[in-house]
Amino acid sequence: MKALVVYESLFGNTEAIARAIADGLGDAFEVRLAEAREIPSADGADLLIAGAPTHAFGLSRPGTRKDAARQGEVRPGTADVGLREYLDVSPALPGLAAATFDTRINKTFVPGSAAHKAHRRLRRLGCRMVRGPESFRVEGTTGPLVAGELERARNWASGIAADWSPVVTAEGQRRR
Ligand SMILES: Cc1cc2nc3c(=O)[nH]c(=O)nc-3n(C[C@H](O)[C@H](O)[C@H](O)COP(=O)(O)O)c2cc1C
Repeated sequence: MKALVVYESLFGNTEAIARAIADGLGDAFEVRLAEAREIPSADGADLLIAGAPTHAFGLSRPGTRKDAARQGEVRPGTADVGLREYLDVSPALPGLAAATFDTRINKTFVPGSAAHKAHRRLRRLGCRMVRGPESFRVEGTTGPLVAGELERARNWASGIAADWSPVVTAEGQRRR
């Protein structure tokens, strides 16, 4: 089984979550971890997991990424292409199992989520969403992650992998 974990991350928090998710998928999957700006192809993948930081209540735009660079040191190469642009150029993905996540500020009453937006976009591309959008929390704009979020991400991914356990048919063949 193959999984593609694609992410965008300005300050590194979403990347850390993406790595924990890749880890949590465990031995069940051969995992490719790639940045959205690489425009990785989902061809041949059985599972797509996409994540991004929440910017201005949704997916980042060139303007919000510029804003991020004014607020702290951003990772190189992140200015032009984020998850929004990746999804803009994605082909249809009929039937592909998928789930989305984001990082966002740890405040109860801040609305909006990049994961929700990405979830809707992937559904429109034909994906079969295997989880609702999931958010992981940061303490402030540049981080750090709230304590325990890496473990929660690993467990979230393990849960997805566990649902995947192949069913053994009477003929002894594995099927989904
Ligand atoms: C321009 C900008 C807009 C943001 N807007 C929101 C927002 O609407 N809601 C929120 O929860 N966090 C918001 N944040 C905080 C980001 O979610 C936070 O920077 C991100 O989770 C860090 O992830 P990263 O290290 O992967 O970039 C914003 C950050 C920036 C730079």
